[in-house]
Amino acid sequence: MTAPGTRAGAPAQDSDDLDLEEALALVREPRGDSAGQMPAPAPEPTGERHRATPWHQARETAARAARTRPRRTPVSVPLGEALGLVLAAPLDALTDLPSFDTSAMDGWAVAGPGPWQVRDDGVLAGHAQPEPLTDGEAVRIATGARIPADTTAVLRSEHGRTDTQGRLHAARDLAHGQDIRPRGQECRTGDQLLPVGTLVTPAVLGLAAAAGYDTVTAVPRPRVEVLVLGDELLTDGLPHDGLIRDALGPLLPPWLRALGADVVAVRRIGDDAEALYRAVTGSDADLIVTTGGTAAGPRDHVHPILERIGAELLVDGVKVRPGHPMLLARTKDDQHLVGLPGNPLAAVSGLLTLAEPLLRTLAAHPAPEPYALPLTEAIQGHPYDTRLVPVVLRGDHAVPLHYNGPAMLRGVAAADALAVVPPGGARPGVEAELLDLPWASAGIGVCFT
Ligand SMILES: Nc1nc2c(c(=O)[nH]1)N[C@H]1C(S)=C(S)[C@@H](COP(=O)(O)OP(=O)(O)OC[C@H]3O[C@@H](n4cnc5c(N)ncnc54)[C@H](O)[C@@H]3O)O[C@H]1N2
Ligand code: MOO
Repeated sequence: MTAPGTRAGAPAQDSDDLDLEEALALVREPRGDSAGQMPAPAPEPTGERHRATPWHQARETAARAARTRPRRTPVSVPLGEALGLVLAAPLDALTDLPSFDTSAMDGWAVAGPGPWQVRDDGVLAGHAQPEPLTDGEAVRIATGARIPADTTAVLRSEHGRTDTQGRLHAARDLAHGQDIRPRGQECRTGDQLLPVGTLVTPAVLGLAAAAGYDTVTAVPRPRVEVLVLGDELLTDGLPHDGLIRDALGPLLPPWLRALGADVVAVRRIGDDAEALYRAVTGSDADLIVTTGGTAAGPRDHVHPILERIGAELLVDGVKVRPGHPMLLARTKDDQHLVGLPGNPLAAVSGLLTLAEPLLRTLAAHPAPEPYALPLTEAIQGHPYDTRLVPVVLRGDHAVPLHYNGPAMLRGVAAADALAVVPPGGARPGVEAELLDLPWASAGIGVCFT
């Protein structure tokens, strides 16, 4: 989509930036003076291209875009499909828990002080209400079984022994009510167990089931449609004759799901402006994600289509490398579009910069706690843009990876996180803010199926 030769006519500043990006991807040693200092950030040019949004601000704009759109209606979701969602209604107990007086141990239900005469029958979990006990009587009982009426305690099997006459004796003192879980010990019907906004974890699913729920009321997953642009893309086999494999078709859907989205469609649009127009105007997704076509080449159709449909550009370029041509637009009152650059690592950068905060906010997930780790080696900075650089985490340090150029996935495929490198770069030992990659953080929302 960026036509051959378009860079030749680009302003000198652009080609310098691109050369720097490509060089940074391959060069091991950072540039710096002999004392190991990073060069001071260059003063920022004032040209049109540098009206791009600063990186942190772009993320805030994306989160705000999700907050200010009309609220999505909560949905009722079967427990088996609710993991990673956020509760849109409080989880109020539908029953007392336990819902009946229950034995906490295997042993005997006893009435009054011992020794006790042991009844012939026994009481198992899940069975009908047992006969009441009379004073001086005991009955075999299993953990979780209903306590017979007039039981005063449960004697654990390891603490009781029967004599030759078949009478049961306690080997130690037995307190009144011992090892009986009384009805309502954990909650009464109507008690609030969890508030709105709780992340549905496996433990929440268990609690909901215990409290009588078959479904929970949750914030729906944001519905996302992916539009892959580019005539040069192959879906299988080896690259040939100037055609390359589509790396983003396989990468984006599972990554978007890991960010909490429901990926409703992936469409291949080629470089066909009309097809892109139809796909965008025909979509009812909460978020459309396009790949490629964000730059200014003759086949870069994203900007013209957004203009044609009267979309509002909220972010048009971000001061981040790679990925600076990324964009965010409001296409309808209740729909946004994130335009990811075609270069694969640039697309990942756009995904984490714009799509992640927007999807997280739509899904009502809390923002991850920011964290930073010291770098084991220096990272060369961009003169005036933030850089996102793949790193692996080793102990309490972040190790920068190479092969981090805009067109490369080799670094990020081995990475645990992306380091956020401010303009001017970072020296060894300096703490860099880190963005965890979903497979490394293994959050509950993570689902790569
Ligand atoms: N004159 C200028 N040219 C370019 C600029 C610029 O500022 N001025 N920025 C460059 C940067 S930085 C990027 S990033 C790209 C963004 O371009 P597009 O979003 O228009 O993307 P394309 O031109 O379609 O593709 C760029 C590159 O990526 C390859 N690509 C595209 N889709 C895929 C895919 N699904 N899987 C794998 N690779 C893909 C495509 O073949 C190109 O090689 O623009 C620069 N140009
Ligand atoms: O540097 Mo572009 O922004 O290759 O992604």
